[in-house]
Amino acid sequence: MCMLIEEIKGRQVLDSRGNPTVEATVTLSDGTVQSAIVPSGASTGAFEAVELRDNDDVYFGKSVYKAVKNINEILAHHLVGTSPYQQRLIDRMMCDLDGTENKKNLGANAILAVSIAVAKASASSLNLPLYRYLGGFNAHRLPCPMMNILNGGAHSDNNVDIQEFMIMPVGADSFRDGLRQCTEIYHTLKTLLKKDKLSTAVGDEGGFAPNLSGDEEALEYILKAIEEAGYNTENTKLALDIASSEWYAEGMYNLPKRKISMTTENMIEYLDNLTEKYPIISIEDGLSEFDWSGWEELTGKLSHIQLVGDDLFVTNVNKLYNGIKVGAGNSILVKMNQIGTLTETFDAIELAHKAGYTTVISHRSGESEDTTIADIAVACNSGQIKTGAPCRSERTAKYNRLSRIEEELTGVSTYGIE
Ligand SMILES: C=C(OP(=O)(O)O)C(=O)O
Ligand SMILES: [Mg+2]
Repeated sequence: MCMLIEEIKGRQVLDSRGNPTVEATVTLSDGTVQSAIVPSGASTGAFEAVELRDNDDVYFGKSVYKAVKNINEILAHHLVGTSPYQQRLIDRMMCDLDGTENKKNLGANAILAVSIAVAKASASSLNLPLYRYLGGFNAHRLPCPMMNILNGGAHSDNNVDIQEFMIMPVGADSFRDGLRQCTEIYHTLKTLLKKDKLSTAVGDEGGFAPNLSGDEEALEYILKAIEEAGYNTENTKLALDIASSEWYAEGMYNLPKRKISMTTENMIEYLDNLTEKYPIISIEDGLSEFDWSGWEELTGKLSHIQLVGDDLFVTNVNKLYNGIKVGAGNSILVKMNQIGTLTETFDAIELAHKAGYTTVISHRSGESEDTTIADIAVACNSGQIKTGAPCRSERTAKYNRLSRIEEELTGVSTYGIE
């Protein structure tokens, strides 16, 4: 029997911030039904594909009924009756139907929901786990968590400017051990903050968001938590997401909370000093998406650590290609909804790996119960995943999915950064 897409249905659901987002459900001719929910960012890059929202609707966070309508009336109309196994063709058809570079007509949220739901339905109809369908027999590497445990910037209301302070259990032997290590450090950090009468309320990704004197105090707290939890700076390294595009205006970096301004040179020096003083192995968006010459300089100076482009590359092969050409960064953050289809996401990952860039598969600050990124991390043997703290269900859903995948791959899995 020839398998066909029988029905595609879009609907509005809520994300972890309580804002509307898009879900698509795909039904195949054998009765297989699978759904996918797209996430949503807060510190979004200027060049991300367009998340279509209804500006005329008063729903807080703005509704996505137009995107849903585009699924139900346009995408469904063209894709019903086609083979679900032709993922690249389906994704290309959706891009062509949209007809713009940034998917502003149909919405990257509408297109991505369908793209993922088609892949999930295909995997399910073949009785394959999603990572196996996407990655084939060679999918075997469980990612090292890049776990955000302390928040600042646009993700919290405290007075810390850096957006994410993360831990990486690089010395663990397995995903299970790495996750346990991170979780123990997270709970220890909570105890330390409580003891000092600091807030243990959490930000959007589950990291704590206490009021501190600044970035260095945040790093000191984390180092203390690592030690008190029984680990050390050999087996646990630090990673930062500066999210500095948020600070950039007219060639200067203006830190909104501490109210100081820095030039590109000041910023590079600041980051360099932090890496000298602390066991930091990865810095994301250390400079703005508009500061390409600065990125070249930063990469020249700090090439011994991982320099991840999030806003800089927006999971876009053209942007990444430019980065590779001029030597900007050495790693890419991969967020499917920055580009809008599975095919384009995999193209970006493939180009990165070919060029010797590392990849970090990432959630968004507005997430859901959808666990696709866990499967993608394993499918492409990325070795790193950024999916928040272990205390909010939309984040633990991804960790729990990875735990199950590791169990399925007993005896053949590998772990972490090569
Ligand atoms: C996950 C991030 O946040 P957001 O989803 O808000 O862009 C990030 O900046 O890496
Ligand atoms: Mg980022």
